[in-house]
Amino acid sequence: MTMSNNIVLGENQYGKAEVRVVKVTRDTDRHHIEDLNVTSQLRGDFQAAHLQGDNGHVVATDTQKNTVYAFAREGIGSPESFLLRLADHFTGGFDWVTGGRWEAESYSWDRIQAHGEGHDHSFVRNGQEVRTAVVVRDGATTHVISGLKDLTVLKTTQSGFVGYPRDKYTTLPETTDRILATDVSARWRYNTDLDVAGTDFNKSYDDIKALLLEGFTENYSHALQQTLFDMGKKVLEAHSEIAEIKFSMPNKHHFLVDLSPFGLDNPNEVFFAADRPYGLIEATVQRENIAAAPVAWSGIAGFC
Ligand SMILES: O=c1[nH]c(=O)c2[nH]c(=O)[nH]c2[nH]1
Repeated sequence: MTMSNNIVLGENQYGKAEVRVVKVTRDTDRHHIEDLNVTSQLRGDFQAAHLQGDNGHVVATDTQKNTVYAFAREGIGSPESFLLRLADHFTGGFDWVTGGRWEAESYSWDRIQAHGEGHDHSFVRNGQEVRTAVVVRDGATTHVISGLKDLTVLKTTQSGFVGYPRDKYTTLPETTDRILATDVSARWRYNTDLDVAGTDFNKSYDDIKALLLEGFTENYSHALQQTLFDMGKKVLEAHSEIAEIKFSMPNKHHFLVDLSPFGLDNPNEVFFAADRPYGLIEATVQRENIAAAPVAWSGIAGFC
């Protein structure tokens, strides 16, 4: 093989990262709040900017940021629908923008309970999990991937780990009753022929989060791997509009403390919660024979 010395521009994208936008809807005294961190990146013909310093095609990152704020004036709705609006705007408005990647984290706020009811305009951050969304447009194809991260769950029994191979480095005792704890990170990809206008992404999100939590509780866990699969299977069984779901889940080990030096027994009651190292269990649960969508997943770190 001969190596060419011709240097050319490879894949590229650019935009504004982490635009923090908070939208308050105040049509009535009972306010609503939406809180997002949005990243917009454009793809297309940006050759001249990179090679000749000609910015004629470069929709400024500052303009992209302003567009996020301007679109928020009309309401956000759901992170996914907001990102899809941005995708339509940039690919529709500029001929040479043939695609891009729009990503958001969304933070949820609960009404503060005051005097027995949810306050009209005072909120407390719900720290349970962060909602995530990604829209990737590539010519005529649009991918939507929704997800969540840092959903911390734990069960105090109905989990064990036995039957693994033992070699000279194996010290872990088998157990049929341990704590199982993890921070769930999951991303689910919608079918590419999704009826976007007819999809209620907020409802879908609430339902999938509930299924993930239910899936965690339901069966005896022989390993976090099995529980992961149970959780993903539940989501795919209930949501035909989803092609696959990827997980990344740390196994947050809880070690039984030896209380015998103090003359005490420890019938699975006192644990040392280690923060590291942790097992890291990752897998995709998918419909059989689906076409892989590497374009959709590229840029999403920390999953396999
Ligand atoms: O659920 C588990 N899966 C593993 O792969 C593993 N490995 C280990 O040491 N403990 C556990 N637990």
